[in-house]
Amino acid sequence: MTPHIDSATLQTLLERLTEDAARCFNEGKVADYIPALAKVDPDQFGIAVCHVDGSVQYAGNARTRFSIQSISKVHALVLAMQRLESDEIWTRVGREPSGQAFNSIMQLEVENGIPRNPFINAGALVITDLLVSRIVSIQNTLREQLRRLSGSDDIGFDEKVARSEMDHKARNASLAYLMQAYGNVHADVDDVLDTYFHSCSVEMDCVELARSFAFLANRGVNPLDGKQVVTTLETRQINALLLTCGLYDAAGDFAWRVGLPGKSGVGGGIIAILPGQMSICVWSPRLDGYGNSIAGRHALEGLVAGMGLSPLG
Ligand SMILES: NC(=O)CC[C@H](N)C(=O)O
Repeated sequence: MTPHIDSATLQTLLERLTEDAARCFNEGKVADYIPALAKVDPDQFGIAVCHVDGSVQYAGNARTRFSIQSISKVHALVLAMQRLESDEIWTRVGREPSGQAFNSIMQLEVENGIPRNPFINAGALVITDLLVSRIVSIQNTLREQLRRLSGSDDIGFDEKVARSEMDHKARNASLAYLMQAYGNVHADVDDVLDTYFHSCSVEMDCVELARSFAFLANRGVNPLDGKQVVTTLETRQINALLLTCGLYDAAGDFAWRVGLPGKSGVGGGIIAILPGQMSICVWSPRLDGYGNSIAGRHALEGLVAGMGLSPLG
């Protein structure tokens, strides 16, 4: 890989991408299947990068908090990998792209209640079940982890979003009950759902999210405090999963266009990792049919092209 882009050039690029993002404001729509999310102003865009030395650069609405939604599935997996033996996790959930929507139920029955990967809803519900069964206060543990990783000690849950998801839980509840029938969810289903919805409801901004993922660009070490979050091997494994499974049934197209490990959420956030260099967070609430931010994906394409840096050559 070529050397690091200098910070003034990068700042100009971030500002140009922010201006360009407004061109996507006539496409797509905010997630409205969770009513509390439908209230967000759709025409916003933020972008932040966190370098492996912990410094950040950002532009646009990068300091506006939003619902991180499925991005929290990565943090949940990290908590599980920190606490459980590898077998305990990977006998319960796979490591293959699903090629199906993030909340699809189809494959689950055909594949005996074992979700394809931890980044689709069914997979995250299994990870949550593992955590609920092992950690007394999983919500506090997740919140503390996010505060430590991002350096912001007021990160918390949006109770309205969590409640709204519980009020519209039918599909996620179906996934959880089906897996319970196959013996792959052990805890009380409502406990699992409540914990999962709270994880999705966490509110963070682009700067905080970029910081919270810097360890994945930095061989598992959080640059803010120098602590090893996961091993170097686990870092590579998580990045591999992000590249193949992080954007659901659009993961292949995202890898083609952007070429970075990434994870999206229906709040409009996408995080991406440039190993050895930086973590990136973009946010813009209008989504495409896969549940991924339209302006966010465009900006990541533009960022990679503008920097001329890619781990894939
Ligand atoms: N892709 C997402 O961000 C989905 C998360 C959302 N809370 C859900 O369960 O449907």
